[in-house]
Amino acid sequence: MVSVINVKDLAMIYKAPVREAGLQAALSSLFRRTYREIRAVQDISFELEAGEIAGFIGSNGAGKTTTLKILSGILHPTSGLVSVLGFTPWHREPHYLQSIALIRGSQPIGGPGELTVLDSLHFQQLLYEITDTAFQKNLTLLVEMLHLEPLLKRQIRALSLGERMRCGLALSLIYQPRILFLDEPTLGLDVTAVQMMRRFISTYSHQTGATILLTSHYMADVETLCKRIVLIDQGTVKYDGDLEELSTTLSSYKLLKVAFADEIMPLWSMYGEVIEEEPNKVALRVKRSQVAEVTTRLLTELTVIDLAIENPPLERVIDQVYTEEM
Ligand SMILES: Nc1ncnc2c1ncn2[C@@H]1O[C@H](COP(=O)(O)OP(=O)(O)OP(=O)(O)O)[C@@H](O)[C@H]1O
Repeated sequence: MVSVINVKDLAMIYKAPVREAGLQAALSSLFRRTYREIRAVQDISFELEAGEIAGFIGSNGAGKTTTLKILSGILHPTSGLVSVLGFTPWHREPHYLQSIALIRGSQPIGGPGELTVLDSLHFQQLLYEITDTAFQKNLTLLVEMLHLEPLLKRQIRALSLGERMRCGLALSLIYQPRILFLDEPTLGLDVTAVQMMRRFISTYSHQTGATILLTSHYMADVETLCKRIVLIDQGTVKYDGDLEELSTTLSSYKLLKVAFADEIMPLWSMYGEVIEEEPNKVALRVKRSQVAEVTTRLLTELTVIDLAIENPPLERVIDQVYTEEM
């Protein structure tokens, strides 16, 4: 497999001006400024292969946005090597900028409200020097994926927020970038829009072969879209690998969710630790090594209507990475 993103020993130190509160301090800071160093990214290395969708996750302030800004050429790092599609992002070569997109939030379409959506897309065509053939091809794909047909000739100011979001995606992707950096793509969206966004990201990657690095605080986004995760904490990589493997390695327990028809409840502690209990339903925490045996016992000793074996929630697994040594 070919790696399209290579990040090696990346570090970014911000210099942030500091001063005491009050007028006196404000005046003297005009003449003498003091700075504090903020090590946003300390030593990050990872690689991504063409076509991968990887989750780049970490708590607030971990350094995710800073890394994405460096990868998309907005920031020059303090040190380290980055190669994306063979380019050094902060050299900002036009060919590079035409091959990537950084989308922050859901990025609804903006600009003059009098323009129609198609006007805006044509403006983007000029800006990115897209040939008519490529424009038509990409537009057809995006119109189909984002159901844009009824919106193309509408004025931007007359669109609902959800519609502006779909058009904004089309605008960001009309030049068909090969690499997408998505920073919190589902932030602030309602339930339907979240589902739409997740479906779109997955379809877009399948149809175009784009490589996607996405950050999200919603673990459901990560679980739905990413097979691979890069987990960072305080500017350093804590885990890089298969998402499923992380759950298996870190969690020695599984959740058994059982629905049953029996009127008399058994002594659940004989099977596992009760996590949730409702009439005729129970969720049990069971050691991974005992799952097969407990499942067999449940099926023979109870009138089971439904039984599901699940991994513990991803939030809990990730939390364990932060609190325990890997
Ligand atoms: N322009 C800046 N000047 C100084 N410090 C900054 C600047 N931008 C970010 N930082 C600091 O760098 C650290 C990493 O910030 P960054 O935005 O990369 O984190 P993040 O992982 O994206 O966080 P979040 O999930 O909250 O968006 C934080 O401590 C932040 O305060």
